[in-house]
Order: sequence, then C-alpha cells, then structure tokens
Amino acid sequence: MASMPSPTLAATGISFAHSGADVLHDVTVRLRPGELTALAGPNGSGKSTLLEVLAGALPPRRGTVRRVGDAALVVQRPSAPATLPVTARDVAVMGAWRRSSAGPRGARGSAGRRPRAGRSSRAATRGAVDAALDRVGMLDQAARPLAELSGGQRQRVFLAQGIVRSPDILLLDEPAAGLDEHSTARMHAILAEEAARGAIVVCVTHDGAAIAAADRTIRLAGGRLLAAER
Ligand SMILES: Nc1ncnc2c1ncn2[C@@H]1O[C@H](COP(=O)(O)OP(=O)(O)OP(=O)(O)O)[C@@H](O)[C@H]1O
Repeated sequence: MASMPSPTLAATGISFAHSGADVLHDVTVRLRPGELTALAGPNGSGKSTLLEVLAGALPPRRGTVRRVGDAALVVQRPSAPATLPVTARDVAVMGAWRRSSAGPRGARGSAGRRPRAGRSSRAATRGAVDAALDRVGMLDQAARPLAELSGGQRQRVFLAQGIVRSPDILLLDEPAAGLDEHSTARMHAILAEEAARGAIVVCVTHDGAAIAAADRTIRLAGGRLLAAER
C-alpha cells in the first residue's frame, strides 16, 4: 500500500489586504509535522488573518500557500452557530463531515471516495464524536443545546469539532479564550497529543504558558514575521 504523504503547510511571500488596507506583508513560513507552533504578536498584528490564509479560508493577494493534508480550523469566539437549534453533539458531528468531497477520516473508501453512510460508518462517526467530546470534557453535556452552554463550554465543543476527524493540520485561533485553568491545561494537553501523532498544529495565542509549552513560536508585528524561535 502506498504511504500517505506527510502533512505540509508552507506560506511563501504572503501579502493580504482587508478592505484595501495591507495587514500581511511578504510572510514566508513553513510549519512542521509533529510540532505545536504558537503564533504570537500584539493585537492587530495579523495573526488571525495569517491563520485563515494558511487554512485556505482567505485567498492571499500575493504569494502562495502549499497545503497537503486534511486541515481543520477552529475559529475565535464562534458566535453565529450559537443561535442555531443544534446540540453540542451536532456541532462535533459537523467536524466529521466538514468536507463535501470526503467522509470522516478512516471511513473513506480505498479510492478516497465517500462511502455510503452505512451502519458501520455511522458507528465509527459516533465513536469518533464521543471520543472528541470526552477529550474536551463535554461528553456528559453532549445533548445540551449549544445556545445554553457557557462561552468556555462552547469553546470546548468547537475544539471537539476540530479534532474529531484527527486532521493532518489543526489551526486554532485563541482556543483557550474563556477557558478556566483546568480546561486550559486539558486543551494544551490535547494540542500536544495532536502534534505528537504527527499533525501540524498552529495555535494563535497571547498566553505565556501556551507559548512556553509550544515547540516553536512564530511572532508577527505589524503584519510582518519577526522571528521563528526555537
Ligand atoms: N474583516 C475585516 N475587515 C477589515 N479589517 C480587518 C478585518 N479583520 C481584521 N482586520 C484588520 O486587520 C488587522 C489584523 O487583524 P487580525 O485579526 O488578523 O489581528 P490579530 O493579530 O489576530 O489580532 P488580535 O490579537 O486582536 O486577535 C487589524 O488591523 C484589523 O483591524
């Protein structure tokens, strides 16, 4: 059986403008599989914008992004879905089926086709969703409507959505926002575990402990890359 290519995420000469104003200038960075990278810098320095460009959610004005592998983006303070009549479990399930061209990882056919959602595939998805909710400590709240959860609980459910299909590339925007000490430690452990299984993990953060725990820190200032440390 052919071996899977290792995940790749590299940006070369990226520039990006919001509403005509340049916010990223000639950013070149290469992320490594098996590493947890902290993306740090002052407010407005372009961290979230760079994360979204890396995820393919925003097209760069100049430059290229090379991305090989299944990528999941956990956005900052996801508010819109909170008004939808969905449960915590529904949100996590969406992570398993985020791409229209492929089913959940591990449930794909040998040619990469999406299999029919048979009983075993549904059971696999349910198992993966339960495992992800359990890892973030939200399995016992799975049936609760998203709108009734606290901000921190909601944040954990969206982290579950991001990890449910064991993505090759996991991109997170301040995932510890609103989390208590215990949940923050748990989230850091999850990110380290995801990197340890070989994923590329990039986490936008202002938190000194998260930066210290990362394998590598990339800093932005005024939309420019300052340094790739360690
Ligand atoms: N949708 C938008 N429309 C216009 N300008 C935007 C938009 N989103 C971000 N910006 C601007 O782009 C710049 C970079 O914003 P970005 O959110 O990427 O910074 P950040 O480093 O993630 O900030 P923070 O630490 O506050 O989250 C800021 O000057 C911001 O005002």
